[in-house]
This record gives sequence, structure tokens and C-alpha cells, in this order.
Amino acid sequence: MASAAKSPGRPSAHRAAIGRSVAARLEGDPRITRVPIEQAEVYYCLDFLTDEECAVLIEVIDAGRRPSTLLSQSAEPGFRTSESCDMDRYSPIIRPIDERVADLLGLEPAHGETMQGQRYAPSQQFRAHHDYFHESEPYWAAMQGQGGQRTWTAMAYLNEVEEGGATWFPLAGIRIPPRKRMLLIWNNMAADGAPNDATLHEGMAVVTGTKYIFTKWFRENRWLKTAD
Ligand SMILES: O=C(O)CCC(=O)C(=O)O
Ligand SMILES: [Fe+2]
Repeated sequence: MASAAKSPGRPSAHRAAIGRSVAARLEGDPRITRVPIEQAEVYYCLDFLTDEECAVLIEVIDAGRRPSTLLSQSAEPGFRTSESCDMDRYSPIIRPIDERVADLLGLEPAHGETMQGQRYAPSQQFRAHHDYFHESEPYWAAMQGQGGQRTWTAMAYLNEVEEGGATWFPLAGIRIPPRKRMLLIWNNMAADGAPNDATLHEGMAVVTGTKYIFTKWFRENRWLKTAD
């Protein structure tokens, strides 16, 4: 997930096809709006969650939170200071939400990694990074056997944040302030199926309040090992 490498990966017809089919599904959904930028495919769905779902998800995150981790060993201190929580996809609370996200995108739930909750207290942040894997990094060999590249990201905001905590895409030139119940969705790949550098994004530091989100990353192939 380091952001410095020059060539993060090669074009892929398979990923390009996933990109086209998800984009077509999102474009055909009246609840979804595309952010008007050319550099990347970014969409949002305003009231994806109910207030009740947000409240329960926050409880789950608070009960299971631990310091967030990074794949890349080379990140500087302070790069990702939030707390995270792996959410049990088979729990009666998480499963329907998890499957609703996959259905919205038209992707197999089995391609989705475990949903991750994130909590940011004041000053906590996740500095600019890509969600896709850099295919020149040592971790890539292992990732290929676990579903391959990350294609789409879906991220939900679970509360209003008093100040700070926007999701900033510095290369695409957009800054999304947290908005309770909203799902933000983007394609980490370019039209040719190669990683899209313009999807670089940052979870900006929270200034006042606490920020809760969940993140759902989808792989190009099946991520779940077991039949479900
Ligand atoms: O906190 C945010 O707004 C961004 C989080 C993020 O980029 C991630 O979890 O991959
Ligand atoms: Fe991210």
C-alpha cells in the first residue's frame, strides 16, 4: 500500500471487465451518483445505511477495536494511527449489510475481504495511500494466492464528525467530508485494468469529534477460501 512505486501493476483484461460491469450497474442505480471527475470512477450512495445500522456498527467497532496495521513495512511513523476492527461476516448484524454492499456493486460476496471498521479519535489519520496492492512489493506474491488485486473499495461513514476527517483524493482533486449513512465507492483500477494512481487517498486527521467508518475491499478473484 506504499504510494511511491512508479509502476504499481500491469493492465488486465479481467479487471477491466470487472470495472465495466460494476460501473454499468452503479450508473443504472437511481440511488447512486457519480462524482464528476475524469481521473477515477468515484460514486456515492447517500442513505445506504439506516441510523440504527450505524449505531449498531459503531458498537461493534468499539467492542473490537485494536491499533490499525499496514501491509508495507516502510511507512513512516504516524502514517496510520487509527484503530480497526475485523467484522464477523457471518454475524446476523454484519452479514446482511455485507451482502447488500456486494449486491449494490454486483460483485460476489466471496470476492470481498472481511469488512473492517475504523475509528479515528482527534489527530488520528490514515495518510495518503492506495488501496490496491503494489505488484512490485514483497507482499504481492502472497496476495496473488488470496484473491489477487483489490479492485473496488466501498466505504461507509457511520457518524457525523464535528471537524476534520474528510477523505481526500489529492490527485483526483476531491475531498469528501464524512456524512452519516453515506457509502462512497470507487474503482482502484484504470480502464485498462491496471492500478490507477489517481485513486491515491487520505483519511485526513480528525480535528474534533470521533470518526467511525467501515471499509470493504473487493478482490479480482475469490478471497474467501471456504464455500459460503
Ligand atoms: O478514513 C478514510 O476516510 C479513508 C480510509 C481508507 O482509506 C481505508 O480504510 O482504506
Ligand atoms: Fe484506503
